[in-house]
Amino acid sequence: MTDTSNEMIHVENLVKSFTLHNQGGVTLTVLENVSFSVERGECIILAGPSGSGKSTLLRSLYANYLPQSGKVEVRHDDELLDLVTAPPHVVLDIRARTLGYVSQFLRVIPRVSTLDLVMEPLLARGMDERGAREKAATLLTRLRIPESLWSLPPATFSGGEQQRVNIAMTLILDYPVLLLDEPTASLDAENRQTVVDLINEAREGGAAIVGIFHDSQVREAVGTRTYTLEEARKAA
Ligand SMILES: Nc1ncnc2c1ncn2[C@@H]1O[C@H](COP(=O)(O)OP(=O)(O)OP(=O)(O)O)[C@@H](O)[C@H]1O
Repeated sequence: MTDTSNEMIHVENLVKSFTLHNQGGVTLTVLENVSFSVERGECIILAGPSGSGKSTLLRSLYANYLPQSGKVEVRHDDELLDLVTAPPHVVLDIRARTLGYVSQFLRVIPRVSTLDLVMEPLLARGMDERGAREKAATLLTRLRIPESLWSLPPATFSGGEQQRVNIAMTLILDYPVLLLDEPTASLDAENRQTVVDLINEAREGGAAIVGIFHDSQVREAVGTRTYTLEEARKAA
């Protein structure tokens, strides 16, 4: 039976700790019993003091970190799949088709041009070259990346330009679930507003979004709900 629920992310009793091997094997529990759900059309702001585990939680939602216990379920092909227990090929398929992640810093293949980087996800989904080029050009223009830079790899770009290329590489696809780690941190007011608009358009289009935003104006402009992480750090 197909589940028609709007729940896109279901996190249950998540526990994540780090063992510090160079500190005598001390174990630091950063996330404890974290539980929440995100529905289509919601943008959840992760809040909490510095060090409370916001980035750790976001990385766990992308399966970059393996939690000690708990569930991180994501709706993929209309079925909630648990990223904690999913085999690697399933995690990669969920990332390719369902789960978009904008990290704080751009990580790209060297020597590939900016336009090719932004077109690539569309080509991988079978879009024709011309359509992909047009769509990538439209998004890069909207994000104010000058056309003179499109043929260059972004390695030498400014911090704000790299951040905008990073955003374009993810928002070029309509991911059903988006994870955003401070996507506006290096941006000026005008570009920040453009990114706010893009996030709101994705949400209005039905995406379920979880994000960390240190700028309170951005939080107010994109957030529909806040999930606050308590300081759960315990050393054992
Ligand atoms: N890879 C790691 N190895 C060991 N400890 C880690 C690791 N990643 C995070 N931590 C620990 O987890 C704590 C929470 O870090 P995290 O980056 O998730 O916090 P945050 O809430 O995102 O902080 P900020 O708002 O300052 O970015 C850190 O203080 C750190 O001690």
